[in-house]
Amino acid sequence: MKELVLFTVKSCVHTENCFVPISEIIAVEEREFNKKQRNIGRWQKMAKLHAFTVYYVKRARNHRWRCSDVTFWCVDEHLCNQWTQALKESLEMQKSRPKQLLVYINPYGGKRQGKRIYEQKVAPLFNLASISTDVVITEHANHAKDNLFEVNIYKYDGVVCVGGDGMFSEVMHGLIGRMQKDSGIDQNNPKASLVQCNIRIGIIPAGSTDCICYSTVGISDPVTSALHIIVGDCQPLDVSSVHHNNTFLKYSVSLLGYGFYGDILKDNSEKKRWMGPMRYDYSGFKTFLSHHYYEGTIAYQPAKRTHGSPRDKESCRTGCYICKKSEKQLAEQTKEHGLKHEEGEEEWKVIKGKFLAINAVNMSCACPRSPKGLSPAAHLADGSADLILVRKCSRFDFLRYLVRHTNQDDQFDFPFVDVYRVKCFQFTSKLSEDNESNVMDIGKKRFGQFCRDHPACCCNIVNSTWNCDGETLDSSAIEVRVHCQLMKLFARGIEENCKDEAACSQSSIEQLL
Ligand SMILES: CCCCCCCCCCCCC/C=C/[C@@H](O)[C@H](COP(=O)(O)O)NC(=O)CCCCCCCCCCCCCCC
Ligand SMILES: Nc1ncnc2c1ncn2[C@@H]1O[C@H](COP(=O)(O)OP(=O)(O)O)[C@@H](O)[C@H]1O
Ligand SMILES: [Ca+2]
Repeated sequence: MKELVLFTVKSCVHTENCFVPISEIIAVEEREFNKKQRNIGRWQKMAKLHAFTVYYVKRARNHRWRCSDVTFWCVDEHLCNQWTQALKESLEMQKSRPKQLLVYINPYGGKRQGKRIYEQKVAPLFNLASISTDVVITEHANHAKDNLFEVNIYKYDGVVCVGGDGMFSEVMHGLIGRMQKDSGIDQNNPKASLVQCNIRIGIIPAGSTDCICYSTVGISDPVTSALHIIVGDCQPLDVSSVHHNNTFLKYSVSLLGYGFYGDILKDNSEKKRWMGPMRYDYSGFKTFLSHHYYEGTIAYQPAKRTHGSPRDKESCRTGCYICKKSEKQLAEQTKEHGLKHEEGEEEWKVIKGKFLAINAVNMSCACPRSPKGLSPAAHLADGSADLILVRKCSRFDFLRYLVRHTNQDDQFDFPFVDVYRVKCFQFTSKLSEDNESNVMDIGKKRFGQFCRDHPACCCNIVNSTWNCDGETLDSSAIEVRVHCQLMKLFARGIEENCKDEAACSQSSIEQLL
């Protein structure tokens, strides 16, 4: 044993420190050496060499994780075996690690690289970590979602989706929907207490926006995400349910946007998919120029039990205490009320107005286009959403607002922007508040027609649509409720940047035995 420790220390001096917590070891492999290696340099006097390689997570720049390795050599076969055995046993004890995964690949997402990314970057790492997989390459939209209602999901430790936010949304709908079906819960009831989904989802980013991956890991990088899956990370996530007239429409985890982001998506028909991720910039530019605003009413219940505010300077990070507090509250609530949801007759606030954008976000929505996101202080798992109201303003002011998503300035510091932390809200457009016959008449007219009284005023006599995690909703009048920590991801939230890599580790290989 001593001998090996000595070698380790030597390697520390000559190469680099190698302190790795067991939780960040990917795999341990015995190594064999051919005759040539045995007879070179200072090893030539030794009769036979035994060695093992430890593959581990190495932190690189900007929250990237990479697979690195270090090989330990020794002459004593028994000692070498003892080490490998001990390390393998320690890995076996990491109970949160997945052993069997169900993988869905969208071959048409983003730049159409999903299959290649999985085969070249992810599958070899899963193999190394001895994770067995069942892989489904989707053939059409909703393939993954429908499949999740058919397969025996309970034999898997997790489901992996290779694609963008739309693909993640599909898998999430499949899993949450399946859980409710198996528990006899009616998703059409907006007040139903939904059953938490404990089968974690892993996202291998291969889409256009990849906001869910970026906001939960800190980077859109397939290798980093694969490593978070392998080490068995777990990040709970709030999910919003969206209903219309007691009919379930969709769940949302990232952006639920009316007006600007709804119109971007509407313009962004499947015909533009050939443009890849660029299609959003093109449609974004067009939508910005059209500058439509929409009239409507929002009623919301403030999130009184959560501890933060959307104007906080601190963001949600790994081990976030605000999300931990919500987790505790949720556990207490479930204990006290069983599965019954505590509705509470809290006050509703009502806001009427003309809006360029209404955005409700369950997370920051950070993505490569906007590294701090739509609401930089939003929390992944606090049981609330941030409701951002951008009122009618000039094109120039709206541009200033947009630009602040890309720099350090506060995007909420404008008189025409309001932000609230909410647990539920309802929206009705002015149009649907008007009488039915009127709505029918207008409905027959072409989308995009301007107000007849003021042709140049940019107010639109038709509704916008809701963009729900990249999917268009059929109804503009909606009822939204945040379900605290309804599902879990293979992630750990964004880690605080730590300059000293060694300081990030909690224990060392040497301390093991
Ligand atoms: C002037 C530059 C302004 C840049 C403002 C960037 C704000 C970006 C915030 C993005 C939030 C994204 C939230 C996530 C949404 C996704 O769920 C969802 C689905 O993703 P998927 O296709 O990967 O499945 N993605 C989307 O709905 C796409 C949102 C796209 C936002 C692009 C916005 C570009 C705006 C460009 C405006 C240009 C004005 C130029 C004026 C001279
Ligand atoms: N094989 C397929 N063919 C066509 N559409 C698919 C397929 N697999 C998944 N989809 C759908 O494609 C949509 C977009 O996928 P996504 O992976 O999010 O890419 P992007 O980020 O480029 O939008 C998803 O809503 C999903 O339902
Ligand atoms: Ca939240």
